[in-house]
Amino acid sequence: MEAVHPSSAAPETRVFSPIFKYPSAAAPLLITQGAEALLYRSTYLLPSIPCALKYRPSKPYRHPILDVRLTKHRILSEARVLVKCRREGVPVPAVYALDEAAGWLMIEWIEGEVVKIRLNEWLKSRKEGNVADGVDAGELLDLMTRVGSAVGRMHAIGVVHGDLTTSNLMLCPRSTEGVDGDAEAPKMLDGDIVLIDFGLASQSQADEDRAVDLYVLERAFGSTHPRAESLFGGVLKAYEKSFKGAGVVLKKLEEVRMRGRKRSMLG
Ligand SMILES: Nc1ncnc2c1ncn2[C@@H]1O[C@H](COP(=O)(O)OP(=O)(O)OP(=O)(O)O)[C@@H](O)[C@H]1O
Repeated sequence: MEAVHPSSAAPETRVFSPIFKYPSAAAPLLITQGAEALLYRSTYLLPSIPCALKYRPSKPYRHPILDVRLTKHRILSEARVLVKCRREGVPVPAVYALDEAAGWLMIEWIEGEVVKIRLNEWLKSRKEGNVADGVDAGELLDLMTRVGSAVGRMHAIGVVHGDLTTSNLMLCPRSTEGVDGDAEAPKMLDGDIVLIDFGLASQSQADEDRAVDLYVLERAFGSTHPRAESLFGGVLKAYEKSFKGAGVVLKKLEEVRMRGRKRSMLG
């Protein structure tokens, strides 16, 4: 992949922090460009410490004062939520540095792949119909359980994600250090769940907000992986065990589903 300096990738002239000119910093490499942010891979302080650099360029269609205010707010709010999650043991990337006025946030680089891609690869590698039972279902159910407890841990500390899709869950391979050569090869769905993209996250204890997070995730599983939808119950089962108020949230989820169905019937 070609290395692109952030300032050359966006049609505007924000000044980047000197941290990018530090001799050990690798030139930021553009990984993805979303609607709101550009995601680069770089290094933090030492060449051996990879990091993700999330840059929110200014939007020419927004009023300049409002644009700066909004960008600052998003960066600070994402960083605050990440720090809170990290402090309370919710699996998210660590925050390394930020400059809200310049529009960037630098966080820990998470090795691995997003669940959406990994799950699609896995489903493709299996024949139609195999997923609902047997060993295959076991592997998928195991993944669902890990997803359910990670989401439950996040909700338990009073954070709602706001955009909980399978693209915002990463599967990070577990370290194989200390495992001898004869050990079983890691399975495609193995790994630790790490939650990413807290750009729309907020601090909330409301059952409604939590239920909407679950509903969005359920829809994401259903729309991208119809064969995985039937196993979504595995997510909810693990979620239910993850904190005291989870049962109430699951009740609320039923209401949210009903509303969703009504809305799609009305078009
Ligand atoms: N910490 C990270 N480590 C490795 N890859 C990451 C990391 N954060 C994001 N990515 C990759 O970059 C992609 C986009 O990141 P992210 O979802 O945070 O940005 P976005 O959707 O453009 O932002 P937003 O929705 O806040 O505007 C992810 O799908 C993932 O592939």
